[in-house]
Amino acid sequence: MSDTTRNPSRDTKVAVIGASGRMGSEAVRAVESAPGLSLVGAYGSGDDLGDLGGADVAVELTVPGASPANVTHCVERGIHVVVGTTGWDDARLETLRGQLAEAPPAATGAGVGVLIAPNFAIGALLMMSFAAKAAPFFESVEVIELHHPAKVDAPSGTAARTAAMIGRARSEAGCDPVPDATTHDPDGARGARLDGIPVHSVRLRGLTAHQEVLLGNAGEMLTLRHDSFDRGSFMPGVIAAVRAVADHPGLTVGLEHYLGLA
Ligand SMILES: NC(=O)C1=CN([C@@H]2O[C@H](COP(=O)(O)OP(=O)(O)OC[C@H]3O[C@@H](n4cnc5c(N)ncnc54)[C@H](OP(=O)(O)O)[C@@H]3O)[C@@H](O)[C@H]2O)C=CC1
Ligand SMILES: O=C(O)C1=N[C@H](C(=O)O)C[C@H](O)C1
Repeated sequence: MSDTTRNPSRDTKVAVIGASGRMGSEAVRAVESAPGLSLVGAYGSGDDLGDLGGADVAVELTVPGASPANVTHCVERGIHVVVGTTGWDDARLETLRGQLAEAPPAATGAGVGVLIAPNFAIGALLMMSFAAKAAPFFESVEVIELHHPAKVDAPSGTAARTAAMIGRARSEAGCDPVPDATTHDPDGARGARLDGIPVHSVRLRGLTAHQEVLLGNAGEMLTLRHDSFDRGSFMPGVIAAVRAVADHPGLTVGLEHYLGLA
């Protein structure tokens, strides 16, 4: 049960970490205009997080190098966290699971909830889900992610998650590895391999966040494409996650689990 459900007269108090960044500044505006939510703190890289202004929920939108320590800070204080920052690999997730098992309860008395959401856009979640569903029916699958050139991590968190979902679906269906005769690729032109799936990263001025999944069989190709043209596309998902995170104690990876899309 979320704080607002327990006491409908009281707003959920929200802090944003990374508040002056491209996503963080958008999240600050979204929280400020969302009914039932109150912004109680906005933090940047030089700031002491302290008790996060008494927040019930923190939204974490920083950089891969800073995110785990910020999340630990919140978890140790019983504050739920919605994490949009990418770069969370299996080792970091495992450490976080251990921290959650040791964490004090949130103010509601229930366990602390942390959501790691590689993408908050509803269309991106659907694209990933469709890709996983389609992947066992095709011999070849490749992921191309395209982003603005200020992005610091490659491949994108969305592409990594898509490859993991596709890889799992193909392995459960007993698919062969994707065919590829390449024996000479000194410059890495075939991209990265994540869960057996080639992933290619494009950084291009003018872009925001985009991804294509190419699926091929003899004589046919299916292309799944999602485009975030501006960061407003992520905000309904951020707000939905803030409202739901207290109802999901422990670690959840992927907003689709809150929305009934998994
Ligand atoms: N899940 C999703 O749907 C989406 C996720 N993202 C991810 O969100 C993250 C942020 O992206 P974006 O906003 O474009 O990046 P920006 O570089 O614009 O913003 C990052 C912000 O983090 C701040 N920061 C850095 N270190 C710390 C720290 N230790 N504590 C607090 N704040 C810190 C920076 O502050 P300063 O400038 O002072 O250094 C900066 O304002 C990335 O990992 C990106 O991949 C992006 C879009 C959508
Ligand atoms: O840095 C970005 O901009 C984005 N990051 C996320 C990712 O790495 O997948 C989500 C979205 O693609 C935008």
